[in-house]
Amino acid sequence: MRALHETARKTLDPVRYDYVAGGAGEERVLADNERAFDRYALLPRVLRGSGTRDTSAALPGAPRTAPVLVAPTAFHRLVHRDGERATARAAAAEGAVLVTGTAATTAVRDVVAAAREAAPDPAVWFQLYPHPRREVTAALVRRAEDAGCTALVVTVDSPVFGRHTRDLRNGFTDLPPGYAAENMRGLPGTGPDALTDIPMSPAARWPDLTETLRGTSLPVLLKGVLHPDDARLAVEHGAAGVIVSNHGGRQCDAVPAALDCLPAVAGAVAGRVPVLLDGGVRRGSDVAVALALGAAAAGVGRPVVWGLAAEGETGVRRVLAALREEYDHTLALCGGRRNADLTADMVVRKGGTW
Ligand SMILES: Cc1cc2nc3c(=O)[nH]c(=O)nc-3n(C[C@H](O)[C@H](O)[C@H](O)COP(=O)(O)O)c2cc1C
Ligand SMILES: CCCCCCC(=O)C(=O)O
Repeated sequence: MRALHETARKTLDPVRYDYVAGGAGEERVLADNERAFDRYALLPRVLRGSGTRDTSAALPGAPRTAPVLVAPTAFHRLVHRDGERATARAAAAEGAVLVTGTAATTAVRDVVAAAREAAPDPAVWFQLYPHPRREVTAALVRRAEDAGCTALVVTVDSPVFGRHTRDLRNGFTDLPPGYAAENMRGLPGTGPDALTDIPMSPAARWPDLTETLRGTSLPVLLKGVLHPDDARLAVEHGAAGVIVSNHGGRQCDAVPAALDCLPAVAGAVAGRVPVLLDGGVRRGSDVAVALALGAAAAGVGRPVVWGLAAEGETGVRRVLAALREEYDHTLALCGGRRNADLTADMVVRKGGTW
């Protein structure tokens, strides 16, 4: 996986590379997301018969899926000409949920169609940036439903854009000519080919979530939850899942590592809905730590984009396959046969006692 990142770094235009690699502020949270995994160690159990393993996870709209999913990342055509279509085919072929998003450079119907080229029944979720104009949000939700998405992911950690230091330095504020957020074409209030901006919604409150939930029959997960009380509120408002995430260190540069927030969120949710995590997941043992600490699945953002940039569909497949195989191997080494066999007592702080 390091090799794919290195190839992507060498081949991508530096401004595009920085857009993907960078984070907010001094990039402290970005660095801490990965470092957090180094603070934990796995404490295997023995003689438990880990011979035949089943690593599938049950998630909303994805009853039997890999425990590693593709987190939503914007603008895939910026790094590879095949863009989100290649990512979709790769995720479907590897049996992983793909979260495509509002800011994709390929329309959601074309993303789902590409996924169906690789697998008959792929799970594609749609990440929604709720728009301040309700009718625009409703139209985006309808597009996702019509395309065949099986869940919605509402990103709630972005009342305003994060200040991405590298983008500000590079003057990267707009997509280059020839690229567009295709889901934003022909929305209410514009002509059929016109593009609507993606502003954030700083005024959004919990009742807006209720309205989104009422407007769809799809399960809705909330992405960007760090506080256990917000996780409780999410469940009380009817969310079908909670994604512990700090947006890969791209929003507030003073929050904890995503992994460090996971145990409290999992405790607050108490098994009522699945809890997922993204941020800093780079190897199969990271997936194992996340699952042991209460996640039902772990998301990866940048590694998938590096795979796409380096080798297109093949590169994304290599990233997902490596994570799956490493995770399966780690599960076996920890004496587990199923994901649920990884429990919180099997994770310790490095250098500490238990
Ligand atoms: C280039 C890039 C674009 C992203 N775009 C979105 C987005 O459009 N919507 C969203 O909810 N999260 C977005 N994210 C955040 C990811 O979904 C995810 O939370 C993060 O990348 C996980 O951290 P990781 O990159 O360390 O795996 C983006 C992240 C990156 C790196
Ligand atoms: C104007 C489009 C907004 C895209 C935001 C993408 C994103 O979330 C990121 O972190 O970058």
